[in-house]
Amino acid sequence: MERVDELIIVIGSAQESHTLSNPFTAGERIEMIRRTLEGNNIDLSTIYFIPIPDILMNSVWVYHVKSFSPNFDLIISRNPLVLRLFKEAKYEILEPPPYDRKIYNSTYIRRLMIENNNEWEKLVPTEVSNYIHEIKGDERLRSIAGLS
Ligand SMILES: Nc1ncnc2c1ncn2[C@@H]1O[C@H](COP(=O)(O)OP(=O)(O)OP(=O)(O)O)[C@@H](O)[C@H]1O
Ligand SMILES: NC(=O)c1ccc[n+]([C@@H]2O[C@H](COP(=O)(O)O)[C@@H](O)[C@H]2O)c1
Repeated sequence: MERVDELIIVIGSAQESHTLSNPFTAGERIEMIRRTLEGNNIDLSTIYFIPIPDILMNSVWVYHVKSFSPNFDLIISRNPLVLRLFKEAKYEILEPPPYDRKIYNSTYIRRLMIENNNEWEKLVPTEVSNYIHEIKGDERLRSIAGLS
């Protein structure tokens, strides 16, 4: 928000939920991010959330994103495929540095949840752990994994 006037947060793979890699619906993911921003007193009036389902053709994904989103001129991401596709489409890119990626890593956090190890709670914002408990998201993940 220090660098941009308005921020569009794209919720990717929006069609997915209740899977091991994407246990939460796009709406639940929006709720997590909104609550975290609100909890950190970040003004939400210039932040938009756009859920975007995946498509089978990477070569036209940038156009797909554009068709769901208000206009934008800077891409902020660390996902290699996202960076590649937007670079090819000549967009300006901002790649934030990794922050202790060994533990702040979704695959690791989901594994802790599946193992019923409460250490995951320390790796997400308090607003997110509270919300996941509220919707029994950790139980959902264990049941998808066939463990409860
Ligand atoms: N600690 C971090 N520092 C910087 N960027 C991060 C960090 N954690 C995640 N990211 C970036 O945020 C995005 C989401 O990462 P995240 O680990 O949540 O899920 P993911 O890339 O879908 O991986 P996974 O396959 O583990 O779910 C990625 O583009 C990633 O590079
Ligand atoms: N062909 C496609 O649908 C396509 C291409 C590139 C990225 N994506 C999506 O962009 C998102 C990138 O997410 P992360 O930044 O969390 O890694 C993912 O949801 C991914 O599925 C989709």
